Amino acid sequence: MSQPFATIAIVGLGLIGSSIARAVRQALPDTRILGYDRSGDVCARAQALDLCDGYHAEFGPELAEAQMVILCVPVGAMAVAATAMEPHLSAQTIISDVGSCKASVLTALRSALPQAVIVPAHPVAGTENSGPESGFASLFKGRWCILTPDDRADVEACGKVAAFWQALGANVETMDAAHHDLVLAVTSHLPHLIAYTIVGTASDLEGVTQSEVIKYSAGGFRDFTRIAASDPVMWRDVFLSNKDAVLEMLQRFSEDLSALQRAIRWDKGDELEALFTRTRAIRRSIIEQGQDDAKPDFGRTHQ
Ligand SMILES: NC(=O)c1ccc[n+]([C@@H]2O[C@H](COP(=O)([O-])OP(=O)(O)OC[C@H]3O[C@@H](n4cnc5c(N)ncnc54)[C@H](O)[C@@H]3O)[C@@H](O)[C@H]2O)c1
Ligand SMILES: O=C(O)C(=O)C[C@]1(C(=O)O)C=C[C@@H](O)C=C1
Repeated sequence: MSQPFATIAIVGLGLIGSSIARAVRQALPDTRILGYDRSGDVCARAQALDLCDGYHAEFGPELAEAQMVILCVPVGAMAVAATAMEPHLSAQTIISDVGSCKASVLTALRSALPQAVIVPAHPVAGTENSGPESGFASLFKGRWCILTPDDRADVEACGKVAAFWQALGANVETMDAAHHDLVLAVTSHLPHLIAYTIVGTASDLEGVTQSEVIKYSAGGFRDFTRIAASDPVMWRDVFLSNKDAVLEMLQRFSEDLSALQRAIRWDKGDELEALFTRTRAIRRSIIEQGQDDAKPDFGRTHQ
């Protein structure tokens, strides 16, 4: 595999940044990796794992050696990180990111770096864990990576970023940022909101103890607890950054939930069965397409 970039910089060495570093080491071993994290502790932990070729808690002149910088920080921290690195960037450096929402991040990056070549990306792959220890090299294999360049984006730069993600095993798709945010609001953001809600509701129940919730959390509820363990800062930022699309999807969800409530109240078994039959078919077509990696796997081991 030819390497799209001789040197890259990864800013934020948590789950996604460290997974990129590991995947680059495996798939593009000649690529030099400059690692950045504002936390000295995270830099030290990343160094102990030998993830990068250099570790920095602050940006310096070495950043200009990177042909691509990938911002792997929470979406609410993208502007701060971009502003801090601005004085050290080369004009040719491609700026990319992995943020879970795209429109707000693009606005933040364009305003912090008005002259930069920007190619936003979102690898639709992750787990409920955070930090450099939780990353793994195979995270992106067979998963989608969505690029959301605007009409100012450089075609050659988009091709290089696509080639980079393909080298890490991802399938690349290009989409408008606003459309991305609408799709992900229903496929990723709303499910997280529902999981956070249901686990909170169960733990607040009077007459049911916390230990009973844990002890009898079989099947469905247990699946929700994995998602509800996802990083609080990352998800706070996702909901605040993709507010409009999430509120739109939440409105539709509430209406559908009310319809189900009514069907249960008035014993409309046929309505319940029709919906459940439709949703079962969706799950089965996901499995048929070989995308059944959404299953919870509590003892998951990664390489
Ligand atoms: N976790 C997932 O499942 C997942 C999947 C796809 C995309 N994403 C996106 O990836 C990004 C990172 O998520 P993660 O799960 O790797 O988070 P993480 O918490 O594991 O890592 C984030 C790292 O960024 C560092 N950081 C924060 N602000 C910084 C700054 N201003 N400068 C430098 N470093 C800074 C933190 O110290 C931390 O080490 C987020 O934008 C998220 O939306 C996450
Ligand atoms: O599998 C999980 O734990 C995830 O939440 C991963 C997941 C998703 O919702 O699919 C979460 C946020 C990302 O932006 C991309 C992937």
